[in-house]
Amino acid sequence: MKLELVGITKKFGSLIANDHIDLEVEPGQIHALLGENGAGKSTLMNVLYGLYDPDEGEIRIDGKPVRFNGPGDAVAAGIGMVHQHFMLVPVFTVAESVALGYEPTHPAFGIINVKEAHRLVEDVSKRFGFDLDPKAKIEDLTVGAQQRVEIVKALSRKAEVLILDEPTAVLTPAETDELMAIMRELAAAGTSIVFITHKLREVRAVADKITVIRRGKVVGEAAPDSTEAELATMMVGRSVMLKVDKEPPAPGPVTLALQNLSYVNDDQVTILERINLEVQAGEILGIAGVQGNGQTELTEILLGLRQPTTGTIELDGESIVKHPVRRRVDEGLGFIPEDRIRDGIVSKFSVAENLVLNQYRSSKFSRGLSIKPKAVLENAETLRDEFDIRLSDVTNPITTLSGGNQQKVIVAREMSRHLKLLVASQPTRGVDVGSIEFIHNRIVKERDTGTAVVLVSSELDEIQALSDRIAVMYRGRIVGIVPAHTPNSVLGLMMAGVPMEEAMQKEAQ
Ligand SMILES: Nc1ncnc2c1ncn2[C@@H]1O[C@H](COP(=O)(O)OP(=O)(O)OP(=O)(O)O)[C@@H](O)[C@H]1O
Repeated sequence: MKLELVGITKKFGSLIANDHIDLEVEPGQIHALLGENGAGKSTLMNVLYGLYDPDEGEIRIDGKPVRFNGPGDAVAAGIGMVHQHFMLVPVFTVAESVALGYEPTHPAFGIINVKEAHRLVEDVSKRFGFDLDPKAKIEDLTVGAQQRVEIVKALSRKAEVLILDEPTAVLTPAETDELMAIMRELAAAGTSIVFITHKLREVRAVADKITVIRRGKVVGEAAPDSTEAELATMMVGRSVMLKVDKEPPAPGPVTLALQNLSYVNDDQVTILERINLEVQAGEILGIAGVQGNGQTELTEILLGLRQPTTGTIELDGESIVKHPVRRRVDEGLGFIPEDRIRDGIVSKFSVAENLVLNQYRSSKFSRGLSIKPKAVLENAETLRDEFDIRLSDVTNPITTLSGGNQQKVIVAREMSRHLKLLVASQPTRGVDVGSIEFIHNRIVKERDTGTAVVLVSSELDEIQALSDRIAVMYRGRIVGIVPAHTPNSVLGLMMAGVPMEEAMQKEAQ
């Protein structure tokens, strides 16, 4: 099916999120939408999926105008969307989830039974190379597999156009490769895909056509064989440094020391095993590893969201293991969480309020029990300008910001005060290339003022670009700590559990 968006305009108050956007998607095409944070990509997709009514413009399918009064209409017209935050029920099986995917309230669908869904999952898995067991429980699946369930759900509703809004943000590199292979298979079978991502190498790897949006307008089309630098320039409107420029570190005394730290979860599974780590003031320690090897729990233990089962945590020589989160924050710990919606923001608060969550009790922002509104507002406006947070008004709810701009709010808040220790987990997730450059430079600057930085990232490029030393985690243990210039191949072997010496020997052969 051929899809056309013609002159789509969508306003939020005085903000024009989409300004007369034209977009054509041919059958079987992988069409990448590229644009900075807040450019209007998600808004456009929400219009296409019937979630927003456009103020102007129309959607055409095979040349005929259509009107969607909600996602049910879009689905009936053959449009499917896989959201970043899946809405699957943990205790259901894969087949049950797919069966549930039908919208029984809509006349276009009957409810299919679980048996049919079971067959469908098997068929789709075989046809497109999905690795999905219809009987598996959702809660036992990796994020990548859960995403495949969402894709099967969309296909089971006969989607001919599939919208993937930043599908790789939550995937491991291996899962990303699998998803890209699946996208190619789907496109070869005639499904069109609208693909949103900030990762330029993915765009280069799969896109047949690339449309670039800036501040709500289409600025042009980029050739699929454009270099990353060319794509970045077109997106941001200036040239972007894709490499981090930094001086060698000047490490000071040990800021963070972990000794024999172990963590056994409620199901008696050992998640962290005898972690010993030291991070000095003025250095960035990167933690590399395939997601799910204990990194998340480690960062949560550092902040105080979880208690270790055994072991000690010292900050500047003082044990903080018994200190609650609030106290650790007051003691100079900054935290950029991997799950920004759950741990990073308070959804019902404004942008300005979210920007002082870690400091609202300080005399700068409050007097006794009352907040100083002017100071909170001024702080927000300063950080907005400094961190280039794109928004219309700092008093608006944080949920009206685009995903990448919400991330920038968290980064700005955590870096707006003097820190002893910064724990940054996936700090540039969902952030555009221009802002990645900025955030990377800020992290280096933070280091250079003497902060100890623990960086967790599933992007090996990011770990290598920023770290002074790299600790590799595998199944809850530190496999080894290596210098930043360690080759990718050695890191890759260590991430698969190969001990450091052995990995280095293999590399030397
Ligand atoms: N419900 C809303 N109310 C007010 N403004 C909104 C709302 N939703 C989006 N916006 C604004 O519309 C603009 C476009 O946002 P959108 O989410 O479409 O950007 P995006 O290109 O998807 O960005 P990102 O790459 O960060 O996800 C932003 O300025 C955003 O703040």
